[in-house]
Amino acid sequence: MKAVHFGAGNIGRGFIGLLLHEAGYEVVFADVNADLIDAITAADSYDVHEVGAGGRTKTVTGFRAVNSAADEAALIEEIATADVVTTAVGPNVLRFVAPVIAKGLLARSSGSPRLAVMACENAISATDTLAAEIRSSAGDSAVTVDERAVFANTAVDRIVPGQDPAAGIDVTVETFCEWVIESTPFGGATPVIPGATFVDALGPYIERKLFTVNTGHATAAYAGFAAGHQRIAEAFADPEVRDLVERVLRETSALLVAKHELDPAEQDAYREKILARFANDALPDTVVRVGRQPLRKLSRDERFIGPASQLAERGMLTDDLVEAIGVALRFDAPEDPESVELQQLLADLAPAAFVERVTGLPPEHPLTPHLVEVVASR
Ligand SMILES: NC(=O)C1=CN([C@@H]2O[C@H](COP(=O)(O)OP(=O)(O)OC[C@H]3O[C@@H](n4cnc5c(N)ncnc54)[C@H](O)[C@@H]3O)[C@@H](O)[C@H]2O)C=CC1
Ligand SMILES: O=P(O)(O)OC[C@H]1O[C@](O)(CO)[C@@H](O)[C@@H]1O
Repeated sequence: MKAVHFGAGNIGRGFIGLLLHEAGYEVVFADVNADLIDAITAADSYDVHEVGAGGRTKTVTGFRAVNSAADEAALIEEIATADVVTTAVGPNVLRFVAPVIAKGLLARSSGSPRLAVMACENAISATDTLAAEIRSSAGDSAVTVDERAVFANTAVDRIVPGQDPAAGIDVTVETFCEWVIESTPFGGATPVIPGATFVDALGPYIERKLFTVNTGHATAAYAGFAAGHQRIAEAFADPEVRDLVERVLRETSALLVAKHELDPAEQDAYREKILARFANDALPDTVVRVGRQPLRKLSRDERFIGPASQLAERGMLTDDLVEAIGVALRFDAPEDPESVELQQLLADLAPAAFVERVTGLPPEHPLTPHLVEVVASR
């Protein structure tokens, strides 16, 4: 069995590549970073170091690498003969990997089994987004794409911090990981990936994950940044930061319980487990990494505006989420292009125009006046 995985970064090597390897797949990493591809090609194995209680080191072997910017023909051939294609490139990059996946699908022999395509990104329905880009790239052959591929959405959860350059291609990760994949598109013939969980309906899982883990983590990052902390564990040890994170997650939990009819006690336990993960002092994670790309994180369906808008539509409380959004506006990290753009937009636009442009919410939405107020008063 062969898997082609786009994005040989933190999640690629430290999570999805590892689980595919453990499932018995030969993994072909595709990436645009030539130095990384050379390093992977030169290695026979790499280690994934799990840190924190019960952490172990796992070794990945049986992989190859293709430079997707330089060797499209080789990549098309790999996709044409693969069983699985996964991505962990970032939600905004999916449109750039779609054309070569379309070409690989069209190059498959018509008798081949259908290719399982799964985007492993922090975004709702990321595989649907990728599939739409692949169909659009295939043009008149879009029907053939759907005959030859099965598209399944996924939710991925493992904190993988930025890596020490001296570690080569080894990766340090937390012990926890969860890969949830929707099963219905496979019609009963799901790929065999023991480390993944297949579920009929992914909606509750991805919203629970994004609106708990990611909302909480990003709140810790932005509040930590505003308070002058550099590391996430250090920020989370600050009582004021932790208090805001806990308040915000009580609001998102109220939404998740109401919307998905989750058991409140189970959601409380899930939230507590996640708070303990943020406190993991063995993870060398920074507020700048976790806060990266603030414009993506403040967009319409993402971890802040997604839950806050739904709460407001239900007439439920949003005060703590709005406070966290206000704190996010203070994220000013020159090394992050979206942070620079965020600060420029704040300087250039009136509060109402800023809210509409960044969050995508129309003026008449019940959340909008609260956001305009927080932008105006910052
Ligand atoms: N790091 C984490 O803790 C988690 C990250 N995620 C999600 O996983 C995805 C990847 O995140 P990370 O691994 O942290 O990022 P990363 O920056 O470590 O890795 C992304 C990789 O994609 C490569 N890439 C960029 N453009 C490409 C292209 N056109 N074709 C092929 N490769 C390309 C980059 O060179 C890089 O190696 C994101 O969607 C993120 O939200 C999800 C859960 C946890
Ligand atoms: O690109 P993003 O959305 O910041 O992804 C990284 C995030 O994913 C998570 O690791 C959770 O799985 C976050 O806690 C982390 O900050």
